[in-house]
Amino acid sequence: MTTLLDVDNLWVKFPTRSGVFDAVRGVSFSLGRERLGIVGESGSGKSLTGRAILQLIRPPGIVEAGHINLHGENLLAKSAQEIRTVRGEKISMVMQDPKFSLNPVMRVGDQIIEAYRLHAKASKAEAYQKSVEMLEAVSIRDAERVMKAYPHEMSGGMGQRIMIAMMLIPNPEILIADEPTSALDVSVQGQVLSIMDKLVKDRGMGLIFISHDLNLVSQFCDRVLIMYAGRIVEVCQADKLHEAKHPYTKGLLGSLPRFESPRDRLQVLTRDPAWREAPSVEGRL
Ligand SMILES: Nc1ncnc2c1ncn2[C@@H]1O[C@H](COP(=O)(O)OP(=O)(O)OP(=O)(O)O)[C@@H](O)[C@H]1O
Repeated sequence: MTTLLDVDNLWVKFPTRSGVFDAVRGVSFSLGRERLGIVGESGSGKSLTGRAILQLIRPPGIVEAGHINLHGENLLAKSAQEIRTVRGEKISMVMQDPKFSLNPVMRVGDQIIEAYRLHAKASKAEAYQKSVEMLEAVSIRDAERVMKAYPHEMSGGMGQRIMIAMMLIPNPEILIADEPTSALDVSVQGQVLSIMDKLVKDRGMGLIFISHDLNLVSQFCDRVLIMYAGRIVEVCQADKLHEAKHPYTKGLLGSLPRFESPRDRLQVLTRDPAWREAPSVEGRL
């Protein structure tokens, strides 16, 4: 499989009064034209890993890595201006809650048109037409009405689909989706996932899907990186997640509630201090 992105020995550090806190500690992985899940409990470093790729870590946070190569070009060697272009054209990111990403006082259509015209020279009429097509591509049926609406008039699922539409305007090769469906109810979650799935297949995109939901990731992704305390503890084929070997992954799986075989008590997730110290596992293809 072609490697789109290669992350080598990534660290994210935060200086604090009591010393430097290493939130991500030397992770290495690559991404092809696949759906790569990153799972782990809260605080394991999933989001920071995604944000660091796009240099979205705010100071005083520090990002260090051997390289973060996109098609063999090191993103860490690029200027701020060049990184903005990468963010706009090559790698897009969708966050958990679309409400914080859309401008509340601007009509949805005007925001999409503005995003489109930032990337392509187009008249307003052309940009309008393209924007309607983008909304239709993410299964929004009454696109013309949605173009006139304000973000507060949208449901969560609709807002998330609009965000995905905006992120896809430049036709990125990589989409980083950070808990993109956790604010949505289950049926809308399914719709958003199937849209992303189609995009990966039709456009040959690479998707990094960050989630704390192991069941969802095992069904939706191709490969999974399991993170604990800023490191990768295990890498699995998603459909083989139930055969995971690391006690942390087993513990995460064991602590999930199950409808088909309900238990009186859920397994408590115990953590061995030795796991923190074990070197990060490589998540390369
Ligand atoms: N700006 C910051 N300053 C200091 N520590 C931070 C900062 N941002 C994140 N952290 C810490 O880094 C660790 C990893 O954070 P991260 O957001 O990547 O976790 P996560 O695995 O995505 O968890 P969640 O599922 O809760 O979002 C956490 O312990 C968090 O408290």
